[in-house]
Amino acid sequence: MADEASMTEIVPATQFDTQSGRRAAIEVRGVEHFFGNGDARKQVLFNNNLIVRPGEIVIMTGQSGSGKTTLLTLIGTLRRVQTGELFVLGQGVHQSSVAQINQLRRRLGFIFQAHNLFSSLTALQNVRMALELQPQRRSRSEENRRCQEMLEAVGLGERVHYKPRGLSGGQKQRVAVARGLVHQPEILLADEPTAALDEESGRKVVTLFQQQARERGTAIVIVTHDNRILDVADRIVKMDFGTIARDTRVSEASNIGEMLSRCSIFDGVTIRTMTQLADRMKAQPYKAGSRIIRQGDPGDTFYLIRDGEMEVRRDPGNRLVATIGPGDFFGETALLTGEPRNAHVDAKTDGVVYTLDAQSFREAMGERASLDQEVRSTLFAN
Ligand SMILES: Nc1ncnc2c1ncn2[C@@H]1O[C@H](COP(=O)(O)OP(=O)(O)OP(=O)(O)O)[C@@H](O)[C@H]1O
Repeated sequence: MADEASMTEIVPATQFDTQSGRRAAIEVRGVEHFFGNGDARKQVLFNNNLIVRPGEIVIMTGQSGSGKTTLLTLIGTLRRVQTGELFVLGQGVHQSSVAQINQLRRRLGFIFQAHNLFSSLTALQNVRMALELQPQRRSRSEENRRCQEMLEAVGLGERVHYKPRGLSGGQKQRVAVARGLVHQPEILLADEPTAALDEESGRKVVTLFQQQARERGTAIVIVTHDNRILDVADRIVKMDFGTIARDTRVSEASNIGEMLSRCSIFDGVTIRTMTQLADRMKAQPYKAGSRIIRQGDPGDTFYLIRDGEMEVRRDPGNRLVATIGPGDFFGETALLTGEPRNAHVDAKTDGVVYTLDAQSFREAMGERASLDQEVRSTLFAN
């Protein structure tokens, strides 16, 4: 499980997790998966690592066949873990008995593509199924009230007594959504939950997800190709050929983008390059009192302060030259001139800096220079 030690780890900036000390609802470690036997044995998941915290909404995207559903069903304990470790609500699923897994499964909610509704039951009875599996039951009228409310929340208040054959594809999907949420699961796993829905119904569903995440701390993983719902994601995870190729914390990525766009040194750099820079940046936490750069050392990194205060000092005398804070950057002079660092920078408080390697920094500067040149020659030609 994530612990204090990870606070000092250097991680890709767009994955920086301010809550890394908190427990995880889902933790996937080195998970791989194979289908088939003998010559037909095929590996479909390769070394996957993922942490989802309570209250987080993670959207998983990727090409068809990249392994999203396989990973989702592993997390949902619907497949056995073959290689690696998987912790769900703190329980090591890779080492649990069938009985333990069955108990755990009641605390999860599933919304899968094949709705699996019982054709002989009404919408309300189908939703009730999720409550009937719970160890602690409520009175029948209380349970019915909850099911009714949930069906109303997905816009099916008028259809509670319909059987699946009287419902459209999208309506059946919404029954499945209500059934996945009615028992207030601690984790919700949804595979294309909005695929068959129009804009308005899809929005209703994801709003409900958001409510569940914010109010109850439900950790939600959604596999989807539907880019209309990307705005609800706290994180976007992209799978490529069986591996998590990108894992981006949306608020962090936009925070970096915004900070970079306010750095005068990147004036004239395109948004595209800015996004690439954000991708290449790392986040590094610092303790108060530590020296981040030392005067006289060679410079190989550019720094942008995410939080905390830093003091710039110069020898001789370790003289205080400036105090800098969030949004300020340093380290660029040595990278631009090739000269050693011309000052010390010390952390005055605990904080976090985003760092960028010299090559990426120089590439961005090169773009700025060529843009500047282009502007000049255009002006000249006119
Ligand atoms: N039961 C199975 N037996 C054999 N191969 C399987 C099985 N289920 C999935 N696969 C294969 O595993 C790979 C990953 O499939 P998976 O369904 O996880 O991908 P996906 O990213 O969810 O795709 P999609 O977006 O099309 O749903 C694919 O190559 C698929 O053909």
